[in-house]
Amino acid sequence: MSKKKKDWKVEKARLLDLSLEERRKDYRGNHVPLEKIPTWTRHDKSKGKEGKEEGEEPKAVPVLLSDKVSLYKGDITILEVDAIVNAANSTLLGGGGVDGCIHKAAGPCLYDECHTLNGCETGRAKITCGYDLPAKYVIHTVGPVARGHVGKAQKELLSQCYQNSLALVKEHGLRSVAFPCISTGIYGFPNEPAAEIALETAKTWIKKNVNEVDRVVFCVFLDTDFKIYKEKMSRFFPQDEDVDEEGAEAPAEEEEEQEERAPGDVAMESQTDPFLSSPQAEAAVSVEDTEMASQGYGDEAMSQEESEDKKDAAEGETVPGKTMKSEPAGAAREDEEMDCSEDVAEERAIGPSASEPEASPRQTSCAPKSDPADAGRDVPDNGDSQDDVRPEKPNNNNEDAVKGEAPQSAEVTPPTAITGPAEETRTQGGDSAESEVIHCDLNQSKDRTGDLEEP
Ligand SMILES: NC(=O)c1ccc[n+]([C@H]2O[C@H](COP(=O)([O-])OP(=O)(O)OC[C@H]3O[C@@H](n4cnc5c(N)ncnc54)[C@H](O)[C@@H]3O)[C@@H](O)[C@H]2O)c1
Repeated sequence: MSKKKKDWKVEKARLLDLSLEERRKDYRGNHVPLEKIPTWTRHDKSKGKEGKEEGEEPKAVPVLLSDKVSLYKGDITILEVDAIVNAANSTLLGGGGVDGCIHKAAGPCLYDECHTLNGCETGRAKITCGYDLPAKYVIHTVGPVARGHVGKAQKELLSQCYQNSLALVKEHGLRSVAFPCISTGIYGFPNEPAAEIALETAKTWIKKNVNEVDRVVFCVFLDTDFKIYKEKMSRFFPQDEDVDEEGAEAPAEEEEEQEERAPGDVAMESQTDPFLSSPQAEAAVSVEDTEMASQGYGDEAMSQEESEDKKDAAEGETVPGKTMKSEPAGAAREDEEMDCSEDVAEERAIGPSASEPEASPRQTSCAPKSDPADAGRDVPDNGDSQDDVRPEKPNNNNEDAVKGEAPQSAEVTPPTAITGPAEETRTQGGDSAESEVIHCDLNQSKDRTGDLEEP
């Protein structure tokens, strides 16, 4: 007998009403609780030994920026944080890469709720319930497509993805969020400049909202990104930089000037999403595609998506000034287009590691169809896999975003995060811990390491 399909609204209300202990009973697989993801701070052991003068008032421990961030390498779908960010496409109806994994791990209710959001424009963010994920929420954002050309507009739009996602974290009173490397997979944003934008945007936001968030986790998946982030994290989040209160957020009244937003939609100036506005997109999806999409992403629909993506990229859909109804702030002119070296290195999905946690990892059913390391694997030149789909254009009747308490984690899995550059790392509990790397059998995604030449 087939399982009765849940109503996403009923399921969302039920989940939001559960305590963390109750939610954990529903988890389908492994999870990593936040307290097992060490912060980037490198506690200098000597600090703990400073003697206190007799009667001396205990010094207030300054809040370090590096206490607010973590670097984690592995599958974002098992992180038990308040929200994970999805690198989605403009339909918000699933696809491949991290988008495909999140949808498959969250279950069909995620697709059903996304279907009511009426898509999402590049640079913007929308929030849904996390459903079967350990994360309470999913924040969906659409990064810029940057295959081969990255201009000021793409860089600004990528920054807006992080800004708008963090704005939703604040708006919904969430305390922890995990970001994948947005746009660096099939959308082709070079890994290194993307990391700069991610870290810079997050740092600026945290300094202005120091009391609004406890942790921002940068969740990398590829070795290349891990190396890039590990090198940059110490520069952006040095272990001796206090959070500077002077950078506090603008007074509330200034925020009132911002445009009225649809619930769960944090809008900023950004390009009109070519997919939502192009007639081809309207025709792009049949009901049959929708059925396949909700069942698990049909290949023919993906080839439609792929041809759409390729067409967008070819026609410069993301090139500033050509297709946008509203130019994003600081949109680059045509002549500011910068080529980035397409030094594309194919990275394998992170295979099983010796330190794999005891429990069988979450069945994300994202196992690659074939091992990318196999000789002669036909990988499309832009990294498109055959999983992305653009099912039917969604309708628009979502009342509001989700609200509620974040879950707590019940079982504890070995720490799998990467901590600061210290040889010996410390968990939040203070004892040293080997940082381990979990494996995730997921779609490999192309990895670009091109650099942007400044004009
Ligand atoms: N990569 C693919 O094979 C593929 C195919 C079709 C669509 N998509 C997706 O790609 C478009 C967005 O492009 P994008 O470059 O922003 O996203 P992306 O292609 O998913 O890549 C973003 C980053 O996420 C990484 N990643 C993949 N799986 C996981 C995971 N489980 N946990 C953490 N990180 C992970 C991936 O290695 C890359 O660094 C959307 O259409 C979306 O549906 C991806």
